[in-house]
Amino acid sequence: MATITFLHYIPILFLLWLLPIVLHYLFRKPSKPTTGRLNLPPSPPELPIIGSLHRLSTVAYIGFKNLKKYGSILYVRLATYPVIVVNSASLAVEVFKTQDLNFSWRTRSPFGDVVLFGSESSFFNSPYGDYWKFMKKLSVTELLGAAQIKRSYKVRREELDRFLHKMLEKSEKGEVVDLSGEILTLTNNSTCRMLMSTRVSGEDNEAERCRVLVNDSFQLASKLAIAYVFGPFKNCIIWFFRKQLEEIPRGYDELFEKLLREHEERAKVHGYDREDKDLMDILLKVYHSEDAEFKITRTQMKTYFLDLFTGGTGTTTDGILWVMANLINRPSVFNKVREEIESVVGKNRLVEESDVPNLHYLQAVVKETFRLYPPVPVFDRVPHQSCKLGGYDVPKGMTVVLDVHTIMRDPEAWDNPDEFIPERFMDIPPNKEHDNNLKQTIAQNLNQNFIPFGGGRRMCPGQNLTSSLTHSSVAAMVQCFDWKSCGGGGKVDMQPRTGITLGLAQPLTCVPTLHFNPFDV
Ligand code: HEM
Repeated sequence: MATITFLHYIPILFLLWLLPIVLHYLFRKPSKPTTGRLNLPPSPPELPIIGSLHRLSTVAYIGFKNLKKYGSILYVRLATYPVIVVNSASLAVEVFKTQDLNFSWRTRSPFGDVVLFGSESSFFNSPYGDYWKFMKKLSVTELLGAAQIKRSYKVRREELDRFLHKMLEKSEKGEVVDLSGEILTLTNNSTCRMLMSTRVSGEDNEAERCRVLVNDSFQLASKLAIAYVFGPFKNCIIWFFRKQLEEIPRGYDELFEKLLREHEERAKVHGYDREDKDLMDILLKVYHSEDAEFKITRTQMKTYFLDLFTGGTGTTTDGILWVMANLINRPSVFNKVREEIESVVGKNRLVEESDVPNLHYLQAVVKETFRLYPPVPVFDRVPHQSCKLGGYDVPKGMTVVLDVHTIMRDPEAWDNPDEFIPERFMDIPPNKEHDNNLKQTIAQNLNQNFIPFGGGRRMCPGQNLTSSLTHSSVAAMVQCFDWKSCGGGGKVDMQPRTGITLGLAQPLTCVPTLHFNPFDV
């Protein structure tokens, strides 16, 4: 039998020494910042140690929604991490309009800080400074601007055709389609080709590796988010995942370096300004330019593409699926969308992106879906300076969580807020057709309370791209097929899945029946 020496007791002695410190830390009274005499927002009743962590359900938006009964602005302690939750439309307007500049910062996230290349190099997480301003201008004018979206139309159309051919095959055989998987492939492929001329799903191994890396990073980031709320143990938890934390950034780095090199090689022969240039060509041209207003680094370039890929594909997929789920569950709305398409487009050709401005009801259906089922149901902002919000003090640097899901169902901003009424985005009040001021006020109120893409200067720059993908794919699916859900009673199960983005919990499976074959005219 092994002899027990003093050395064996060292870990126990160490733990005994540590215990009082840990207990003191955990059981101290929940502390609100005490600098000066702060008038912080009210808090919901809290528990020792975890504060309000127990209130958060695994579906992020539900957790925050349940807080609404305690007030429209709250000071909430998630274990050691205090946040302010905003859940009224009028306070959101204050953040996005009145105090937009002060609220143009974000929390440093575990995703940017440790899973990727550091929050500083991420466009999404970067502080409001020269890098962000430069990239924002470039994103809006060139990378994700109207001209580039128009230029990349061919790519989206090819991917949509590929998708429709597959649906045709399925409908001929009467087979079940996993629409969730197929739409994910469609958005992934369209986005990846527009960004860097590579398809994610399918035969391309590199691109498939990118998808897997993104999946792995999201999983790791959600585990690390827990580490962040348990402050003093953060580094221990990070240490526990150290192997993945080395592998994931290295994987991204190798992948993007290879794609960048390939683009640079191609540019030596054909230049960056080709008609089929992608976002990587545009950014590389700026990177190599001597006269650029801001010198971006290679790491920033790589992180920017990751931001776009991670921020744009899952959200767009979820958005399209929520629209389809609502249409399948509401045959009268589905038929009205189809009638509109047929009256605008006729019955001889496939609906095009250029038809969308004339499809007002379709646009209203998409908006109403995004109002009720925002793919990003919560996001954060951080004030650069201490300020007042709703009459309460918000200390500088504190995370302010905007509960978009609750805000877009705020009864003070929306009539019958929980009901699906697309007409609210179209209707002019009866007998008031000529009152332009009233029309303008209604439109203004609708716009400022409609925030699935956020607001102010840090608003989502991918809105136009998402809009093109969503409207054209939904319109084509409605124009070409009838969809029978495989869910109970022929209805799509609208339960949301666990996580911080809002998507359907169950895959949307259905059987398509051909209504119009666009390839047979
Ligand atoms: C249905 C689809 C989408 C939704 C619901 C969505 C939603 C959002 C929201 C709520 C924000 C935070 C805005 C704020 O702080 O005010 C955001 C930011 C952002 N989104 Fe999107 N997004 C979508 C698609 C896309 C796409 C397609 C891209 C690009 C390909 C994209 C790229 C970004 C980026 C880069 C930011 C950070 C902007 C900044 O911090 O300045 N998003 N998005």
